[in-house]
Amino acid sequence: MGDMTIRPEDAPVVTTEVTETDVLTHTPTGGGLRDLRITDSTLRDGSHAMQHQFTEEQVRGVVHALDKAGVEVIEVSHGDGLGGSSFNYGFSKVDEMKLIAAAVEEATQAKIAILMLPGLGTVHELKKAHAAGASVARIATHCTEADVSLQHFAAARALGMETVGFLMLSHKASPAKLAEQARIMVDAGAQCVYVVDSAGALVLTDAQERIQAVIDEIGPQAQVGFHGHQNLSLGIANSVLAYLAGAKQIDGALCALGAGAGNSPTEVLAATFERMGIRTGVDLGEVLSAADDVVKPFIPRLPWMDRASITQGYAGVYSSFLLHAERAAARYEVPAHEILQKVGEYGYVGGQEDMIIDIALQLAEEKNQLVELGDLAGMGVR
Ligand SMILES: CC[C@H](O)CC(=O)C(=O)O
Ligand SMILES: [Mn+2]
Repeated sequence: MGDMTIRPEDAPVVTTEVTETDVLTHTPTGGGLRDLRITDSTLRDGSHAMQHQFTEEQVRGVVHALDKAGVEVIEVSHGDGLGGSSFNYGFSKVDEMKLIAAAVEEATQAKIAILMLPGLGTVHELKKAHAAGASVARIATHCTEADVSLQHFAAARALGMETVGFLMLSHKASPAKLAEQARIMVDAGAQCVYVVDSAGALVLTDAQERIQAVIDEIGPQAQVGFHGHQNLSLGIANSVLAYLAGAKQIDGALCALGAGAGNSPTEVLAATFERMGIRTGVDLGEVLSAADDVVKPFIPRLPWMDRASITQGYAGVYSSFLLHAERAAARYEVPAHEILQKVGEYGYVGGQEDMIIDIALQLAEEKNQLVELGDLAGMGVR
């Protein structure tokens, strides 16, 4: 973080209110007013499911289709955010700055967003992403650590970027705690704060109460958003409840392409909200084509609710741990769901991916001991 010149005390206290008019006046495809904004994260959260192997051609195809469908914000970054390409998280096939620049070039109306986790991504990378044309900075912290994001919000605002805060693993904090953390982000410069259900563990009223508490704290000064995962199949239902509670920004990913059992599918969000008479500005036919014709053909494995990802929702485990656990499971011959259950018991959070190997080794050791005991019992030794 050598070039960071903006200190926490420099972070602006934002007083600009985001009004109902701000939300309702942007009309991406000239299709009229809208009630909420959908941000598509196929090219960022979906990077986890793609093992960070997106090609430039895939990025261009997805951006072209989403842009045509009227999706207003498209997130492009390594799955773990700017700077995520590393041994711990997995190396990207193509440099994310190149992918961001390609996305910017392809979009005619959509804004390109980036995600960054302070510490993993630095202000240096934020500036590079901005120079490549990204205009929305989504800054993510663990749900109780908003204070690590102050200088990043200040830097993003100084660059003239739109800012969004991401409170990850939100099920681990009470509604009151989340509201307190959202306040920290807004005072630092966030124009919207998301309740992020990283583990897909929030069950209906859990999501609604958290959204409500955050709105009570920061509305109308800033907007509130919701980012869901499908581990318990509740991404869409939680998104609808979040909207009904007052959320104005909702995340999705085409074909649910995202970590764990995936994100709330963008095309299902569009269909559900349209059926409810809630205006998203998204053309349903176009977004359905984007999912079916553009994304589905290149997905190596559709995200799904299987034993391992359901365990993530049930035990409250970070969705992006799924493929790490599956790899460790194959290597040490132990079940992925058992690894994930232990991760939940130990309460590991993002950044502790390396502990997955420890757990796999521990389970393998326990298994070997049981086999040895079984062998001894078979020989009549007790
Ligand atoms: C590692 C970042 C993470 O994938 C952000 C996110 O989408 C989440 O917490 O759900
Ligand atoms: Mn996510």
